[in-house]
Amino acid sequence: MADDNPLVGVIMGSKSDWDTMCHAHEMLDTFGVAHECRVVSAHRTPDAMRDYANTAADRGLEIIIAGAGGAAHLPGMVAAQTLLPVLGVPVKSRALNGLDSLLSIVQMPGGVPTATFAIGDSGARNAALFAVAMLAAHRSELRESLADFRQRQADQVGSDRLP
Ligand SMILES: Nc1c(C(=O)O)ncn1[C@@H]1O[C@H](COP(=O)(O)O)[C@@H](O)[C@H]1O
Repeated sequence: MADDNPLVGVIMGSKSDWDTMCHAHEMLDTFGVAHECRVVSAHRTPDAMRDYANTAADRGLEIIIAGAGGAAHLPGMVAAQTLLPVLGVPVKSRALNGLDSLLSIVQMPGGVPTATFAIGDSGARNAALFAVAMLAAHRSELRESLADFRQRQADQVGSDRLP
């Protein structure tokens, strides 16, 4: 699952994160943003993670979305090794419902930020939307797509009727 010349890297600590991270992938697809999806783990594949972070910018990536659960060190460790913005998605863990994931990502030491999104599927979707917004700052066609998306969303809310 890789577009030519991806702008966004969607990485996750385990294949088991895909049910959550597929929502970032689908949202990026909706906007036609070229991206790649990979499993990379700070804990289980530290060398591959370092290579990924070190080469990401040279390969043309502009943003990394990193999802992980539990002791979710992946977003922060990637952020420590690249100048690209890293958007962290806390994946819901079985033991602590993702609170562990959230706190692992959000409490970065000063000087090495990761953006942190909500736990689970909506966090993955919003991370992708945030990536689209960042890319749209310099791409007028994406800005128009984002404006259309927001309008459709507003129309939907406006037409919702309570039972
Ligand atoms: N948090 C991390 C990292 C990491 O931060 O590098 N690597 C794997 N994991 C997480 O372990 C959880 C369980 O993984 P398994 O389902 O493979 O046992 C996943 O949510 C994954 O993100």
